[in-house]
Amino acid sequence: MPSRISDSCRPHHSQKHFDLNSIKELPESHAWTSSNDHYTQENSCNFESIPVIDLDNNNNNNNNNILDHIGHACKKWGAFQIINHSISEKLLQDIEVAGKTLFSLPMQQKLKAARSPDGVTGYGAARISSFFSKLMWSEGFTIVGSPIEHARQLWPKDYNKFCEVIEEYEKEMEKLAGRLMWLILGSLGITKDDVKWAVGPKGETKEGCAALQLNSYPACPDPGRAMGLAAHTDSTILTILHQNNTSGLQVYQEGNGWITVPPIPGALVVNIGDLLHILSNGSYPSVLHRAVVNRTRYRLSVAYLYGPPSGVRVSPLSKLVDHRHPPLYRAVTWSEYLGTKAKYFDKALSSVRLCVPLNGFTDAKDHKGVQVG
Ligand SMILES: C=C1C[C@]23C[C@H]1CC[C@H]2[C@@]12CCC[C@@](C)(C(=O)O1)[C@H]2[C@@H]3C(=O)O
Ligand SMILES: O=C(O)CCC(=O)C(=O)O
Ligand SMILES: [Fe+2]
Repeated sequence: MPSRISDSCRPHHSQKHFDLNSIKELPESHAWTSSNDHYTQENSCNFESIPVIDLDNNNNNNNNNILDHIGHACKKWGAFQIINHSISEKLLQDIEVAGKTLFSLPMQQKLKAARSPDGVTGYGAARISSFFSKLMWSEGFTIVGSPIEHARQLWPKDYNKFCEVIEEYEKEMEKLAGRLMWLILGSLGITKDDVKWAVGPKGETKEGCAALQLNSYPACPDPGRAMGLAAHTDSTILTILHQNNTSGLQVYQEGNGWITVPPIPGALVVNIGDLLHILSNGSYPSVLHRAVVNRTRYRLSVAYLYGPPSGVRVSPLSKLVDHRHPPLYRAVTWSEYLGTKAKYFDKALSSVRLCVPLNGFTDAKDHKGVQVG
């Protein structure tokens, strides 16, 4: 059994590296129309989108109000946007510049930091690519902890600025992710006393494990037939996503289909991941989401994928379990679950499921009609 998040991904299929910026016509390899990929581009743009929540207490009537708001967003959408989150505009700008600088390097330079076949960190296609017969219109770069090793490969003399920005971003996101986790759990009536693994000896939130994923989506000559990042749920507790001011992120909502999450300058998107779905014993669904591309604009996103401390076994919180609500999932560590995701992808949650709930609720991804590719 893998013990760290870096041990938990299986080798993905070898792939030619396309320089998407220079392609003038969509190659067959990237054309997502074939029926075997269950591809759908419909977008219900007339529906309301995910709620925007103000994290500044002074702008809300009282703290409970935030919790109600968050609880409602988690139940209904599995996602929300946040404003007044205390991440400075400067840092958001800096990380965008760092990402753009990285992805605009020549391909042979980026490949020096290529993710190894069984590794987690480095440059390459999204890890879930191996589950699809078509390639995605995106490039990714994954960082876990210090970026210095890969940064040295990319800029042998000049890697300091990149590392400084990444480390600052990771530090600030870690704090924000902890705060969001307690707010979300608070909306379920859970306090620090109920989650021993998340609290240190002085009552402080224990540092979780995390990965930072930079995603680059070049403008695409045929966006209607391409896919930036195929539909998936994140294998996290929660994910904090920064998108530049170009839309592309969509969330799936039962009954309404794919809904665009409009970029709001300075706002961040919060996604509920599979591990929170497990912790909440199925109350809060992990959100199915994807990124589409467009003809004219370059899009960049930065995802902070937040999980529990390494080795911690996550299971439905005992306060949420009783004879009417039996535990729906077995305990898993983050690295074990990442291994499960790498093997079963959209069936990963079901594969750790213990029983079918009494109210007949099923995993979002098991609903008929939801197409994950
Ligand atoms: C900590 C994580 C979470 C990972 C795997 C590992 C590092 C990279 C993450 C992503 C980022 C892009 C979507 C995803 C689906 C993918 O392909 O790579 C994510 C995956 C997951 O959430 O399962
Ligand atoms: O680019 C986006 O908006 C989505 C990125 C994403 O879902 C991820 O990195 O997990
Ligand atoms: Fe995601």
